[in-house]
Amino acid sequence: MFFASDNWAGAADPIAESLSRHAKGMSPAYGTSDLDRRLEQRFNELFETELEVFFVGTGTAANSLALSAVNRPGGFVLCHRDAHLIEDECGAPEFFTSGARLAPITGDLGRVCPRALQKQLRRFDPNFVHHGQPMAVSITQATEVGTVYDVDQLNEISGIVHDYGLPLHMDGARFANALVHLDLTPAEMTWKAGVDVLSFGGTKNGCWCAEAVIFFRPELAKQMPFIRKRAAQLFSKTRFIAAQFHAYLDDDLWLGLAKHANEMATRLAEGIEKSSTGELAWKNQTNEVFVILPKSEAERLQDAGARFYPWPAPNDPNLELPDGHSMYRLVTSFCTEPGEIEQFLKLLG
Ligand SMILES: Cc1ncc(COP(=O)(O)O)c(C=O)c1O
Ligand SMILES: C[C@H](O)[C@H](N)C(=O)O
Repeated sequence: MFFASDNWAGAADPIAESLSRHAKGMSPAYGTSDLDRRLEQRFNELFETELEVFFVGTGTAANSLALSAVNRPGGFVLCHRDAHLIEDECGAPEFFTSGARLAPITGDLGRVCPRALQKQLRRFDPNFVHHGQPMAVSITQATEVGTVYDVDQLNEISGIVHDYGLPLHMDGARFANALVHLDLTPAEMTWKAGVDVLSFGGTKNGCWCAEAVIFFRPELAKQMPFIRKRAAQLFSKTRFIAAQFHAYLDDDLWLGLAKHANEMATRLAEGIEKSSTGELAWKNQTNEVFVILPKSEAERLQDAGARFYPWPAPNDPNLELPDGHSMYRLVTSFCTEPGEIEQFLKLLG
């Protein structure tokens, strides 16, 4: 019963097989192999547009280097107050941008509130040098609390961002989970909705270690080859990231893996709703389920072998935690088995 994180899941079989298949023989290094070239073309086709794509090893690297590419002196990135950028990247975005700051924006259930974003942007006076200047807005899709922005919400945010002449970055560590939930095409959920730079994640959805930074405005990518190399994220054997993504995208494997993860989460959430012990903090939209449990119950489940962690309850005014209760995040993945869900729900009672 492993629900701690989809980062715990291994690699899907076709991806592991592709890795070992491409391990043989010699091949040009540092992203110059035929396999790399073919994959770059594959991403252009997948997103139905001319783009620049750079492979890196972690989601934190993808986010930090994407923001470095659009950085400005004294720059601010505006992002949700619970964004992974702020909460879980250990200062990497600030470090790799040589000191850009992260301006937290409120918003319910992990989504940036457009009004709050506009209010914060209005604070920046281009003639008042002391504050610095905004350099990007970053949103997470699916968000850190498993919710998603629909197309209207994406367009509303990107409209505000572009009114200020800024690029919109999307942290897509769980891009596939959001895409299948919304049943959109990759283009509809990104550049057609105003996204300029995307961290496209594969690691949490069946890849071993595969992330891509995608620029839908190629002019923003001019410095990226040097930014990536300076950050020690240019793998000599980039073909191994390419090999993973080839299998990942082949026959829409990536969509099937994400669909399974989301379906398992929905099955878990429906069981929790019927239980007498747990209460859903909010309905899951992707592969992350947030549940309010008595702490004693959580300990009993963990003692019985269920792996999951407490999750800091967002400062959501509508969310009251009863005494002795806490909020927990349960994450499913491409390899979550239905039996695990049944076992957990039986234990929950
Ligand atoms: C929303 C989100 N963004 C970015 C990351 C960073 O990925 P990594 O841990 O590979 O650096 C994570 C990690 O799981 C994440 O949950
Ligand atoms: C929280 C941790 O940093 C990781 N991003 C995860 O989602 O498990």
